[in-house]
Amino acid sequence: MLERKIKMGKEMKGHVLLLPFPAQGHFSPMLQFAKRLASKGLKATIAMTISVTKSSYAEAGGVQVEIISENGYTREGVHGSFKDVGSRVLLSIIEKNRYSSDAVTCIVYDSICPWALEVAKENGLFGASFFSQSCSVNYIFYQVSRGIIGLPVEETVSSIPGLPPLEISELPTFVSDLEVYKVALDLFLGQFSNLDKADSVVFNTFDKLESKVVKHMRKLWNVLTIGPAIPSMYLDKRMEGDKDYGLNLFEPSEDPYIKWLNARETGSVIYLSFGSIAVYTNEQMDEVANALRQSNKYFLWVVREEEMIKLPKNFIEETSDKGLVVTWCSQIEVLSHSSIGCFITHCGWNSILEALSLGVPMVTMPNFADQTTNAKFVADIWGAGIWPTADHKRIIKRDKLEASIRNVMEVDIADTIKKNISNFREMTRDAMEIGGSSFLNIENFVKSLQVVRK
Ligand SMILES: O=c1ccn([C@@H]2O[C@H](COP(=O)(O)OP(=O)(O)O[C@H]3O[C@H](CO)[C@@H](O)[C@H](O)[C@H]3O)[C@@H](O)[C@H]2O)c(=O)[nH]1
Repeated sequence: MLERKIKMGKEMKGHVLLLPFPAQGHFSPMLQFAKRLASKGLKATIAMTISVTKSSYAEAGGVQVEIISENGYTREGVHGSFKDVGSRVLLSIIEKNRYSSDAVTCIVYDSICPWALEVAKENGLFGASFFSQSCSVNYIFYQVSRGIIGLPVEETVSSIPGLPPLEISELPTFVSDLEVYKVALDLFLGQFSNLDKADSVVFNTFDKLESKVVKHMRKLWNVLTIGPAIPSMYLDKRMEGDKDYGLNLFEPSEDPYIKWLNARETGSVIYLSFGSIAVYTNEQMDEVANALRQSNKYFLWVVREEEMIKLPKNFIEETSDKGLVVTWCSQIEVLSHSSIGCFITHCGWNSILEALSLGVPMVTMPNFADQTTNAKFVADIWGAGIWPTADHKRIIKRDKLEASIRNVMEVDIADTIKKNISNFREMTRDAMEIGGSSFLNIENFVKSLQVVRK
């Protein structure tokens, strides 16, 4: 191990090198964290693949961007090529700055790339693992990784400290469906292979949201909850320039879908998005389309280009007086729009945090990965939405979906959900406010980097 002493003058708080896993849901929260660090006087460099690079991200919010070549990463090669290329890129950035005033002092890496911690430690740097999914989900993975929960799981799991009893269908699918998700399970169990060596373990969540499980995890690692990692503008309407709140580049959008929303009444529109990866069957997409028709409500539906083919024939034309289908939108801007009354979501963790932060009730349609467990929390633990029952083929039928939409938007149950969700909205603000739990954890993270290290 290379021994080196990094001395930082008052003006230099350190240089954090961040390595997100190349997928939208992993990259976005880490970029927000990077912006918060940059706003606190740290130099922040994010190393990312071209596949998640959009022009709007470049140099965003004072964060320097280093590109990892696309050739170095294929989804199939997560274990191989991304590790090799990623390690080389990290090293080259460390070397480039080694003897300058911008010497890298810390690596923040996506928790599913534990090899990056080895790079940090071999170079005498502070290493922080960044988890882009909830504490609850990761505590389940931890229990599996240590053999505390044996696989295959054959009955309801009631023994995890800090978590409610979870039926098999409520566990992450990587744990419940071993045949399909073997590679993914290994990746997520691998998060804990060297975690004991990490200086900080950072989660995109906030204390009050997962208080019980966070308490248990703090017995194991230096857990810092720093979320929700969304632009500050959407949390508290504070504008750019307030340094303590991180940077945001908010400008009211002129996009056609925002203009379309502007013409709709408060709480009248259903927003649907299934994130950047989830793939539903043709049958499920058909059921969703028909639920929308039956509900006769306004809707804005994000359908990724490659999924468009699954929409019923002529659906877009036939519903054009009620709905708008787009291939991508600024979700956070949409969720913060007053016209949105319901979010039909695949339950990606970022989508959940965004909906809670912006106070939008959810109808959950989990697809895979952590989404099933997230749906359980939304519906049964937080009371922030409804998880419609699926049939024996795991399809949520149109009638059930329509009923859930009405329950969330119209009838009595909606009042309870709206009250709960509005409490969460307050809680997210409290967490990120000066003195709030996430605010203080970010401060502590920054302070810990200023300790002179040998
Ligand atoms: O039209 C869209 C659709 C999505 N988003 C944004 O893209 C992100 C999507 O993230 P998430 O909701 O977490 O979904 P995925 O992209 O599916 O995320 C993957 O990564 C997450 C974090 O690890 C996991 O929780 C998910 O299960 C996994 O599918 C969010 O910030 C959305 O606001 C947009 O801006 N516009």
